[in-house]
Amino acid sequence: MIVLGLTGGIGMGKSTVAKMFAAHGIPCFNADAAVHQLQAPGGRAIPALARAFPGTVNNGVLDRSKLRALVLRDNAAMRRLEAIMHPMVYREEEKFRTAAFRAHRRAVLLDIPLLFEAGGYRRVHRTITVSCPRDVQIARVLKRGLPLAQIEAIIARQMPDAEKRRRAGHVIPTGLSKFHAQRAVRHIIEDLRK
Ligand SMILES: CC(C)(COP(=O)(O)OP(=O)(O)OC[C@H]1O[C@@H](n2cnc3c(N)ncnc32)[C@H](O)[C@@H]1O)[C@@H](O)C(=O)NCCC(=O)NCCS
Ligand SMILES: Nc1ncnc2c1ncn2[C@@H]1O[C@H](COP(=O)(O)OP(=O)(O)OP(=O)(O)O)[C@@H](O)[C@H]1O
Repeated sequence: MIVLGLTGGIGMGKSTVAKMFAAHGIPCFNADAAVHQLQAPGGRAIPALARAFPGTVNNGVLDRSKLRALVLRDNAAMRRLEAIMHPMVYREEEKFRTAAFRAHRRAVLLDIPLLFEAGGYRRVHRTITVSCPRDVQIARVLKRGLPLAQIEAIIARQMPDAEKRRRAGHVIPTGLSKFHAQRAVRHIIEDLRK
């Protein structure tokens, strides 16, 4: 089973491109979605978050925007949050890989924002990054309602786009039309078949 690792800066189009791979029959594990599930009411991360970040969990419900604001102004707090979340996300990834292997999948995709930063690149056969100009990236994330200062703080915590492009085995342009991205996805899949 070939394991593809997909990454890219916030809002650069990972989820959109992951859906393009899914349309070709390549199932996708989404690390952000795993984080959301683990942090949802009743989720496995809730007790640890309530202990580590008092006041962010009320009646078993995590206030995500409160936690986001807190960790974005305090590096040590972000490291504590990552230390709680990353092993849990890794466990979910393992479950996904095992299920895909048992289902005789030929290829799977792992969509991981911190693929290079957190070492996930070592667990995949090929690395792919989506990439678009910074102004396009910021405009897309602003549309979701995230304040500019928080967007810039998140971008500052991530590996620069140029470095991701240098390190990745494949680069998918997402600043142009979706047609361009779809074509790049097709090329990667054709390359896998060789
Ligand atoms: C900070 C939190 C609470 C913000 O939640 P929110 O719903 O606003 O954002 P969401 O989880 O959907 O993430 C959106 C994007 O932010 C970026 N991002 C998230 N966490 C991080 C991080 N630790 N470092 C850099 N960028 C990050 C990614 O590009 C991600 O795609 C949440 O992202 C979180 O718990 N992060 C820590 C876990 C983590 O490292 N996740 C990244 C993938 S494993
Ligand atoms: N050519 C393109 N390729 C990919 N996305 C595009 C393209 N053109 C426009 N978009 C849009 O850009 C936005 C990218 O959002 P998407 O959720 O896919 O990014 P993401 O990298 O998964 O974000 P996050 O880091 O927050 O998880 C979507 O609204 C998508 O429709």
